[in-house]
Amino acid sequence: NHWISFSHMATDTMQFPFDRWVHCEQRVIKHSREQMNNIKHPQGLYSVRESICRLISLTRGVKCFPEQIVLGAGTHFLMQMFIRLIPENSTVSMEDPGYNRIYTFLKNEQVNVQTFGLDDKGASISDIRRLNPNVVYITPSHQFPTGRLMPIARRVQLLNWAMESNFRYILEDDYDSEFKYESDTIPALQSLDTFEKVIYMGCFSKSLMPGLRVSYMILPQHLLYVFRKKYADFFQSCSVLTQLTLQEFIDSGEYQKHIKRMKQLYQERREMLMLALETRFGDKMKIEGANAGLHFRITFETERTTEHILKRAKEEKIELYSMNPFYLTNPESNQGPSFVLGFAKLPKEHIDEGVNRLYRAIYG
Ligand SMILES: Cc1ncc(COP(=O)(O)O)c(/C=N/[C@@H](CCC(=O)O)COc2ccccc2)c1O
Repeated sequence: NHWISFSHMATDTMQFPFDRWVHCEQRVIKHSREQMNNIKHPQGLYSVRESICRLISLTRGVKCFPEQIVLGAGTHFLMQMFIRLIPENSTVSMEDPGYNRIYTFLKNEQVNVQTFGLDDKGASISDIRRLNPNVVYITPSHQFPTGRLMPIARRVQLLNWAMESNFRYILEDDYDSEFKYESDTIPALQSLDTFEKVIYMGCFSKSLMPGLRVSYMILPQHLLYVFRKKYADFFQSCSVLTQLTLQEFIDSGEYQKHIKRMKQLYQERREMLMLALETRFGDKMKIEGANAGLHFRITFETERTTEHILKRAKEEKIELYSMNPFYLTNPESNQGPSFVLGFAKLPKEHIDEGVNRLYRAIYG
């Protein structure tokens, strides 16, 4: 019988409106084929950046000009460019548990990277003060991987910390912010920034598809100046055809239509999954970070080890990811086995069966 996926690393590509996307692409080919020779702008095509600017000011309260946006084929790529805008020996600190791929990436780039802990409000300010880094990299709107939401008060505290010294930056990675379920959207940290301290990073991986490889960062004016000097002869890494098709998809209203439809679909799956888990596991499990995004964290009360559960999950044919890879320096020992549970690739009709298999994998 078939596999059931709790992967947090995927969107439901069966639901993507490829017919609408191709329609946009055909319009681009019809009206803008000459642009296919235009690879000169290091930040991406201006008209595309204008559309993204309008979109995120509407959806995330982000304040910026198209001139400040830099497109790139993935968050890693943009992070690499950002690191080269600040002095060599800068120190970067990030969340633990956190996004291990960026942690490993920064280490391999010989960046001096440290980690700070989280409390229930997200990044721990006291940890950050102790480390005294130049750059703080955070995911405040749906902390990766715990899903925590950083309240406004903590955001203000963080901004105040950044303003205390002129060589401090906050990298706000807002990667999972399109889908909010309980609270309505908290505006981006960047929208509170008045001292050019926040570099906002976003992507279309969750809202559209990871395979599109279109992400962006918004540079404060003084860093934009450095960027333009350093990358004057640089070619943009995102394909021009993808850029222009994305612009058409946004400008035609297809993007907002898609988000509205996916939000309903994901909201339904999320609610059904949480109810099924509640019914099956009762107080043997604890869920956190479910107020937004396409995954939440779940911790189980059991004597079984995470490794044993992952092995049993394979036997039960469920795709399941544990929290372990995201503990960057100190594994949280005080809790039971903990997993990231994604529902973007979990059709409604598989939810009950998936939860039953999960139960067998843990207690069976
Ligand atoms: C914190 C954070 N920031 C940015 C990104 C996106 O990177 P980009 O696509 O290169 O811009 C991810 C993707 N994280 C990866 C999951 C984490 C992991 O690797 O285990 C991929 O996540 C998804 C991709 C598509 C749909 C749903 C999830 C990120 O976890």
